[in-house]
Amino acid sequence: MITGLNHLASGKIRDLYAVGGDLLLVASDRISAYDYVLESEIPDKGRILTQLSMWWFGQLADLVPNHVLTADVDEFPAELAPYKDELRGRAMLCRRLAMVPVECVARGYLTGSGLAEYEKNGTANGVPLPAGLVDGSRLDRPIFTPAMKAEVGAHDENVTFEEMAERTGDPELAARLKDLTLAVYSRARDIAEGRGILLADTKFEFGRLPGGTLVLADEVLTPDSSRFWPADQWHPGRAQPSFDKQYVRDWLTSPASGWDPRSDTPPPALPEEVVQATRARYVEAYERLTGVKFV
Ligand SMILES: Nc1ncnc(-c2cnn(Cc3cccc(F)c3)c2)c1Cl
Repeated sequence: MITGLNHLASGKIRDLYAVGGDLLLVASDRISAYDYVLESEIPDKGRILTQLSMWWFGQLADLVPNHVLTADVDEFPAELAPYKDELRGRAMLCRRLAMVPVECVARGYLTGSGLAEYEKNGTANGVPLPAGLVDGSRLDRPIFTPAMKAEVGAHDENVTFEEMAERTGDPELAARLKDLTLAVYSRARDIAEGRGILLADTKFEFGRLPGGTLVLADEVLTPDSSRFWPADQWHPGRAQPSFDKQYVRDWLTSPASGWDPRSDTPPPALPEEVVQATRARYVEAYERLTGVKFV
């Protein structure tokens, strides 16, 4: 948290500030696991994920405009000068949008809440899926599984496309969000698969400019907004290892941590070697996807 800036909102990992008529989206080095924000931070995580978002925005610019004005601290307004070093690489100055109150989720693989509904009803957000799918199954055609944002601390509520159209009161917008979400995700899934990373699913947020133009907002296609799986360890029929969070999960669920995920106690701090190994995974994901060395 940066005192002295006009703080608007905080998520588990990121903070939002008002700067003039624009917004500053700042990514911390915090990491969450088992629905807890851990006390241990991962050095440079916020910078790596911000730079990854910026790279994706560039890869997707022909499909959809985005909300970013700049992520270069030297181009930030003068009032941010005192915070330059703290913000360098981890902040995006963005246009303030009228946000669409829907989490636009695309799934290219079945897992998590999508799998749970499928196992019960053979559907995902009310849409029938082929029979015989298991945890981690690849969906030939990615699916749009929107959710309505939940209160702090609760999980988003999956809704059918029809419910979303009704609750936003704008069926035409709902249809555009579905098409855009699936087109952007499909492009990203193809790019990532070619570089050994499976983007199992992702969550987009959209907003509208004063003129009504629909714009891709928030962060995009990071390991915090998406499930990243290493392609060479993909085995449908079981839980897939997380590209970035598996070391943390394994240590926290090992006897070494002395912690029980079923207890209501917060997880203990991570050993330095788990912190460093996790940092290395963020660096590896960034470098594999962008082809650029993280500095
Ligand atoms: N360009 C925009 N215009 C208007 N609103 C937003 C906006 C609002 N909320 N969020 C999600 C969020 C919540 C907490 C901390 C975060 F860093 C981000 C994004 C954006 Cl990105």
